Amino acid sequence: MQTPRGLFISFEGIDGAGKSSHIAALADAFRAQGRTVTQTREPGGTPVAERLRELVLHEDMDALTEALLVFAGRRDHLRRVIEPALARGEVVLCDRFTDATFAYQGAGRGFDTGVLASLEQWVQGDERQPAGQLRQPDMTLWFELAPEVAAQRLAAARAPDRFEAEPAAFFARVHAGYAQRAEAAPARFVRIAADATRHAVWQQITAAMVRRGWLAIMVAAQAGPR
Ligand SMILES: Nc1ncnc2c1ncn2[C@@H]1O[C@H](COP(=O)(O)OP(=O)(O)OP(=O)(O)O)[C@@H](O)[C@H]1O
Ligand SMILES: Cc1cn([C@H]2C[C@H](O)[C@@H](COP(=O)(O)O)O2)c(=O)[nH]c1=O
Repeated sequence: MQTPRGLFISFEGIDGAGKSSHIAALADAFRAQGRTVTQTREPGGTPVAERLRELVLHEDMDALTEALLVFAGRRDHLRRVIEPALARGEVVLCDRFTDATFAYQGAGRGFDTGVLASLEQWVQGDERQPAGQLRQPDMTLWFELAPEVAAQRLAAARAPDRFEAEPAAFFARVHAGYAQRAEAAPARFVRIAADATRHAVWQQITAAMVRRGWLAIMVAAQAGPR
């Protein structure tokens, strides 16, 4: 049997936008269709990158240090998990990728996006990519939610990490950073109106998958967040 083409789908949004339960549901839907799914996250996804995640989420550091650590983790994650899974024809569902670095370290912290673009070239543009191309997701689902609504959801959910403890103004900048990334890559980004019921959010996600021919309508209709 022919190996299916690997699919790389990332999920983005400010903290509390509601990505997590939908990633698990989408993984189930792809599996129901016979695909092998690698469900992963950033920062993290490998033993090395998970250790870096602990540092980034809980230790005090400046924006350059944050950027270097998230890109170091990404490099390991790409080499050990994402690229091999795509080469095997799997579906890779990744909770955040490089758009988060531009949104959080770039727009949120005000760090130089030119430096981030250089790091992106080093990490995502190695010998395995066609000349001049960077590894990027095939699709990025951007869960768009007003920062104040996300803050209310998070307040009820868990103790905040370093990012979640940031003030509303930080998340307004992160939100604007995502909007800029979406505008720059309209073919890759799909905006998900996340201020809706879980069911309505799920319908937007599956509609995007069906439009691309990645998910059958029947499978999409039968699956959903638990
Ligand atoms: N559509 C929704 N309506 C209301 N509450 C929701 C909705 N989706 C998720 N939530 C709740 O909001 C909180 C944050 O959701 P979740 O953890 O899925 O967000 P997230 O985007 O994965 O956040 P983070 O990136 O910070 O991990 C949870 O308590 C979750 O139950
Ligand atoms: C990839 C990436 C992530 N971050 C931030 C964004 C979030 O606040 C945390 C991850 O927490 P989550 O609950 O798993 O969403 O890390 C970042 O600042 N830069 C990045 O590149």
